[in-house]
Amino acid sequence: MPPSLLSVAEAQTHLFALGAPVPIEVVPLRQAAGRWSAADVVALRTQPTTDLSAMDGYAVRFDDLAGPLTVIGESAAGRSFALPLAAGQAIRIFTGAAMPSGADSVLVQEEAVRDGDTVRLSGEGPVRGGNVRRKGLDFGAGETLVATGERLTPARIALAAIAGHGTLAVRRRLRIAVMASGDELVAPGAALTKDALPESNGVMLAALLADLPVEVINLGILPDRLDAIVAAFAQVDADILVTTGGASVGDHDLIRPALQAAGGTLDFWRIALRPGKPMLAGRLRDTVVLGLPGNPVSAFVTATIFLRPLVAHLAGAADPLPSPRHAILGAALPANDHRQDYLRAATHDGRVAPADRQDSSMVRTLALADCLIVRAPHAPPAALGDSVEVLLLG
Ligand SMILES: Nc1nc2c(c(=O)[nH]1)N[C@H]1C(S)=C(S)[C@@H](COP(=O)(O)OP(=O)(O)OC[C@H]3O[C@@H](n4cnc5c(N)ncnc54)[C@H](O)[C@@H]3O)O[C@H]1N2
Ligand code: MOO
Repeated sequence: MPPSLLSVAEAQTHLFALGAPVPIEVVPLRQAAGRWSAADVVALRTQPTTDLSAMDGYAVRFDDLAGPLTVIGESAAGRSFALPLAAGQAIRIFTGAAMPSGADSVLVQEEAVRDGDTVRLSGEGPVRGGNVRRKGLDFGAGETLVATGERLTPARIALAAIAGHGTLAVRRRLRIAVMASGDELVAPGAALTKDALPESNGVMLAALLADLPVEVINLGILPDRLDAIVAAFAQVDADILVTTGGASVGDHDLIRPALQAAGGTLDFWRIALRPGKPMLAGRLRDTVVLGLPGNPVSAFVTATIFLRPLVAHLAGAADPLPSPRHAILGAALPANDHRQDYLRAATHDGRVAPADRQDSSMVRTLALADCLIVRAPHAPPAALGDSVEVLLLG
């Protein structure tokens, strides 16, 4: 590998070192979804707090099932029956209601015949202890349910609620400024001249960030002029500044010089990666700067493997990197060179095959892909039917 190129893993390590997780705030559960927990979520209660019926029917003593049984009261969810059950007695009970003391099983109503205050078994009946949810079945008070740094998924939000929490400690939302650069670019949908190109990276990045706890600040399109880019950099007030375009070596590639002219520092530039080699990263005051290449697919891939993980890292994720999966190849692959490759691929009949052309300008091929095949530097040829690493695309 040419010595100036960082590996993808090295670049991720450098990037994470550029910023620490943002401050913690305590928010209501409804605002915590999709963030990362900033503290261990410990159960404040036992669930269930007592033995509960899992079915509508009759709470009974298993040894009395032969019956007939006298129904002496009712236990509903939220209105339990206070008295203990004596021999030969049953209690009408509903799903989620507390079991009366003395009862050990629930006879479902479909297997019972009721006649006034008497109930009789008409089917097979429960096993001993059947249809009862034991105290602490789900969790006990004091147990850690979500560890610091885990994502607050919908299920974990529900878990926190049922464990007694109304609020959770999370990292505050990140502010992410996004800026495109290039004289050829015009806003999507705007009138086009002969040399113009619709700007697609800004909306793509906003969509890629939509499920993350961020506020996206759209700085629009900047011309290929150093003074304009430096002036825009001077105004930035964000945790992350993402630029696209102007990252390479051409005369109009101005992001690196602009970063330095604005008083920022460059940490690294160029990665052994395809697509996305010219990506750069640095700092500008309190802002982490990520300069993505302009080619739309290069911007997409670098946003997937650097920007999203950076957001997760600054938002307090314990495990910020995307999780690769394994897939079976539906086509042979040649040996790889020194750059880690991310091939747009689609799944057919359970097998993944890369698109024939991997030009980093081709957005339609990206839209047709459902995963990226990850090829390590110098990977040997792979045969049809081999297992490969993939990143699934949403
Ligand atoms: N002599 C060399 N030339 C290039 C190299 C190199 O190493 N030596 N690297 C190539 C690679 S790899 C990439 S990737 C590109 C990326 O360069 P830039 O980041 O400077 O991107 P631009 O030149 O500004 O644009 C590239 C391409 O993408 C279009 N573009 C830019 N921004 C957007 C946007 N927001 N929405 C849609 N399309 C955009 C732009 O019009 C260009 O066609 O450099 C290679 N060159
Ligand atoms: O790396 Mo560039 O991103 O190959 O097109």
